Amino acid sequence: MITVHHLSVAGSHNRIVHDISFDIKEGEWLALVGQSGSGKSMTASAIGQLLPPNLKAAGEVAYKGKNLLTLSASEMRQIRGKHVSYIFQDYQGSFTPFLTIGRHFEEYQQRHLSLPRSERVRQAKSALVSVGLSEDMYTRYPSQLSGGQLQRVSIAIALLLKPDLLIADEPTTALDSVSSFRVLELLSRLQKETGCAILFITHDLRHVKKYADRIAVMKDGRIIEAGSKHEVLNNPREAYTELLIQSTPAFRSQNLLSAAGVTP
Ligand SMILES: Nc1ncnc2c1ncn2[C@@H]1O[C@H](COP(=O)(O)OP(=O)(O)OP(=O)(O)O)[C@@H](O)[C@H]1O
Repeated sequence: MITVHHLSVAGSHNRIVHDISFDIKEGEWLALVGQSGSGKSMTASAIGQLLPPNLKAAGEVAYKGKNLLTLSASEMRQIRGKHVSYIFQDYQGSFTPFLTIGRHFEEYQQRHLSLPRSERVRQAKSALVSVGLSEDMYTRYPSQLSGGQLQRVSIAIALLLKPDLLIADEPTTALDSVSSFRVLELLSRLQKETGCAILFITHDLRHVKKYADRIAVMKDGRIIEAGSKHEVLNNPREAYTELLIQSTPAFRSQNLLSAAGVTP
């Protein structure tokens, strides 16, 4: 559905992403994992032309016969939000404090849809309900919602137009464990309902194990290993992947148990 081909990201003095290739199939959940600084976020940002201005992407991001990297800013705005959507770790930064939640929906709706106002309000309220929030959040301000609630609103907005791909860049890192669990369960349910693919960027292999279909492992700006979740987690080829697995406490104990012949 989206094919990333020989993607590189560089600044004037440094290369951050080195000639990586991968694809994201329709409706699949692909996890991009790797240590902090390995280039996951810059890869995700490059797909939607959201890189910081001092960085440039080269290569190809093929989607529906187009290379997203070569689209003009206005062409890309039509794709972003409608076909490819983002949610970020910094959900606070995605909201403007003096605009109500309803106004945030409006911005999306006015850019991509031509619906009468009453229909826009109805659609937004029903999206709020679909992520487990009440309709009256529509008139609230971001500061009146908790972190978990705001991230749910981000998801509702990101999925409003039923994109083909949702890029979720560490969406639960800033949330407590109960809110993280709810947000991921919600994403998993909405993925099944809408059929969208998810590019999921995370440090947390426990989440990968539970939700992802495939995994790509990044190290120093390169994808060093990729495969199905079971291949990569059960039989890692690379020592670095093994290290990532061993540094996840829940996995370490499980691996020790299975090494001892104990099946959970
Ligand atoms: N605007 C920028 N200019 C130059 N270098 C940058 C810029 N933004 C990020 N970098 C560098 O690019 C590298 C990759 O960063 P990136 O945010 O993609 O890593 P990451 O794997 O997503 O890490 P994390 O898991 O901590 O978010 C880092 O070394 C970072 O310092």
